[in-house]
Amino acid sequence: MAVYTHVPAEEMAALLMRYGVGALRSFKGIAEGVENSNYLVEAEGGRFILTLYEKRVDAGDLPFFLALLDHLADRGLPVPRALKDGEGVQIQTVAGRPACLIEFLEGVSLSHPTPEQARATGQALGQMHGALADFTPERPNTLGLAGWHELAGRCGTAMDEIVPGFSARIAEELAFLDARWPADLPRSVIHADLFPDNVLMLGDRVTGVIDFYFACSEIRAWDVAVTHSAWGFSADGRDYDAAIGRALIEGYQAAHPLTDAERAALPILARGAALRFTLTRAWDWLNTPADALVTRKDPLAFLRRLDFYAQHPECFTA
Ligand SMILES: Nc1ncnc2c1ncn2[C@@H]1O[C@H](COP(=O)(O)OP(=O)(O)O)[C@@H](O)[C@H]1O
Ligand SMILES: N[C@@H](CCOP(=O)(O)O)C(=O)O
Repeated sequence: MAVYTHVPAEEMAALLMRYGVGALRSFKGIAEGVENSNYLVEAEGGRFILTLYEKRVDAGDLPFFLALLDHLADRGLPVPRALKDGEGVQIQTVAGRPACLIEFLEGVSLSHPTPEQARATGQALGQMHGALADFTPERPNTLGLAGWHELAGRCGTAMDEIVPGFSARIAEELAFLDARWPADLPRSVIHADLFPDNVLMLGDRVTGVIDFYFACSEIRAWDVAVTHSAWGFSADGRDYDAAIGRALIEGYQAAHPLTDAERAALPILARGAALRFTLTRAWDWLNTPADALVTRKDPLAFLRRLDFYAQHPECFTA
């Protein structure tokens, strides 16, 4: 459950008046998600998402995220824009938090995608990268190699309470990646969190790509590696599904071919992707209060992926 901030009905109704979308009919908190508070809002003039930004989203980054959504939507990508109120304002304050009223996109996020659905997602990611070639704003990745070191330091040996040997495995992996992290691959703004829950689909068609709040300037192919790590495994990270992994990369290549250097780097990039989610999940695991209305995500599900990528670099060529 991710509703951290309660919005009183009167405040919601007054907010909608500013947008000229008719009177409020109903609204309810959305259970999915972990970062922000999201409400599904029904007004006379349609259905919307109200997002209140919490935790990791810095309000100063919102103009970047909203410009990114507008850029992609202008180029026909299925991403939701933040609406402008009657005075042209996109970023509001609701219940004391920065907030945006966002277009509702149809579709469902999948728990057990098929290879065809993975192919369509890979293709959507490639189209997105193509559309971002002329997007000039930048945002540093606070969850890149330097950020992993910092986060690992903050987690410290408390990680060993999750599983013995955890902190040593992380230290070993950081040393491995420090020595091999590629320096000269093409860079771009990337989504950086394209998990199945951030892709809305109807059948085999991608109807929405959402949750751009980790988007940043990074090695472009790292986005492919992140998506591979998120889609290619059972939820607990124990089983790799080669058909899904292959379809995802093929779909991406059909829209935006990887260079030889990018392709060769995928095994290392994927280890970095698995490490990134292992660390953020470990931090949340150790620091989420027991009474928080959010389901913690299992760090071991990504530690297992990390071990898989370390043992099977050939999974990107097989
Ligand atoms: N634009 C949208 N259209 C339809 N549903 C959305 C939209 N944005 C968010 N949602 C719904 O809200 C859920 C949580 O949104 P998400 O952005 O992933 O939250 P968080 O940032 O907290 O992870 C999604 O899984 C989806 O069900
Ligand atoms: N995708 C990340 C956590 C971020 O959650 P999201 O709901 O905002 O995608 C993970 O699975 O660790």
